[in-house]
Amino acid sequence: MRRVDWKQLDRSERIASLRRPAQVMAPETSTAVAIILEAVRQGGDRALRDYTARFDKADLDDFTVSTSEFAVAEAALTPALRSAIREAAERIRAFHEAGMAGEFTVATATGVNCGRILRPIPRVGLYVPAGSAPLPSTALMLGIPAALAGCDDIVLCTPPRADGTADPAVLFAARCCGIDRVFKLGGAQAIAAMAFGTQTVPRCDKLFGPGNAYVTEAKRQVSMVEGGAGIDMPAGPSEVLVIADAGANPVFVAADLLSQAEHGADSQVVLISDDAAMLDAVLGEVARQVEALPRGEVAKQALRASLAVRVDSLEQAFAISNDYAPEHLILALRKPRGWLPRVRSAGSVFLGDWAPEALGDYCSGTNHVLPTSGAARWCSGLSVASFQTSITVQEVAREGLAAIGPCAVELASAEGLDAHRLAVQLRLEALAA
Ligand SMILES: NC(=O)c1ccc[n+]([C@@H]2O[C@H](COP(=O)([O-])OP(=O)(O)OC[C@H]3O[C@@H](n4cnc5c(N)ncnc54)[C@H](O)[C@@H]3O)[C@@H](O)[C@H]2O)c1
Ligand SMILES: N[C@H](CO)Cc1c[nH]c[nH+]1
Ligand SMILES: [Zn+2]
Repeated sequence: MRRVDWKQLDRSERIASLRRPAQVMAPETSTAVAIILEAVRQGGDRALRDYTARFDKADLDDFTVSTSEFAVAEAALTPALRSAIREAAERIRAFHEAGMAGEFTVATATGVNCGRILRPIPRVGLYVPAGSAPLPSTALMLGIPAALAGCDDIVLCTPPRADGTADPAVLFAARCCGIDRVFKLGGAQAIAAMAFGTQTVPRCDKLFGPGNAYVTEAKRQVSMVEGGAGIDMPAGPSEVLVIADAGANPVFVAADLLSQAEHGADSQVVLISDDAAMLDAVLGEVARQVEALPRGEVAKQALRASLAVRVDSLEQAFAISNDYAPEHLILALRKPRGWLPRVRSAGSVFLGDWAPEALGDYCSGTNHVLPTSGAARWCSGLSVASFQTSITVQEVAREGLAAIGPCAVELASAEGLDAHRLAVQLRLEALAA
């Protein structure tokens, strides 16, 4: 991790120091993804087979996960893992159910009732990463809100292993959410298949889920072309920002930083402290703990593009964090809730020494599909609402039109839109007759 003193950096150095690694490699990724999307759009299943052989080293005639594959997968898991997946699912369901938006109606004038109704998005496509580590928890984070929203068709893609099978825990988690349309497809080709449809994979209205830079870029591109699909958010390489004061536990903080660094070489972790001794202690711990990690080499690559920042005050730490808009924000502070009002932009916040980010990844109940690359400035993590459309409804009685019609007539006249004015005026005249 590069160590910097914030007050020694000029404006451009500050911006450069906090640039995400995935953003730096964007142009090449973008071109590679555009080629894959077009090939799948034109070639359908044939192109999927070619890319699956090339990127996932799996030769597959049929990408569909069969009923017997689900059964084999369930049997392959230990009872402890099956029950952990079920336990996490229960808590995630409880949290998402509690946060469901409701329908409402309000009288905005006498005789004018305006309301909101909610409808599930009919066909949704979920992407569960499995490139460097299969993520069954992500199947729960996507599948549970989709099921609570009541989506008619839920399709799930996850990369195959080289032997042509899908990760058994991902399949079991999908089944726990009631999902049985699973395809063994990964990367940009999976996103293309769900956005455009192929002979095997149905076309979906909206795509959800995290992934590496290829997946994230593919989602961005399909959301912008005619005949593509809507997307949830840019949920790319994981990141965490920790604000630690002098009283934080350096062993815990280092473990939290490494827990996101181990996701991928393009992950980024940031530590900010107003205490120089704390920065030293955490960096020492990171160097020690990383050596014992099975994914230590991946984490070390991520650490190269990561930063430890010395600030003069915790207020300055929050200003940096709000500009960076991290996916995860850990407040390793004394009385952390007191600092919460300072948080303006973050995907999910973890308060205090006993809330490791890994709990949010798995089983506290909140969703771990969160905006990355600074997108937390303008969008939020997944929820049931992400799988619904909200439709507004207005019901206007005769006295309602009489009450608010003149307002519309005035505004239509000001805009010079005479047909608008007449649509209201003619009714007002009919009422007066
Ligand atoms: N933001 C979030 O909410 C969130 C949640 C979970 C995971 N994540 C992130 O998801 C990512 C998962 O990435 P992953 O790589 O492990 O799995 P992945 O499933 O996203 O990607 C694997 C796929 O990438 C494709 N690919 C690999 N190399 C390629 C190349 N050179 N050209 C074209 N395509 C290529 C392959 O098709 C492969 O199937 C991690 O970066 C992790 O940090 C983010
Ligand atoms: N930290 C990742 C992005 O929020 C999610 C995850 C899944 N498994 C472990 N971690
Ligand atoms: Zn994680």
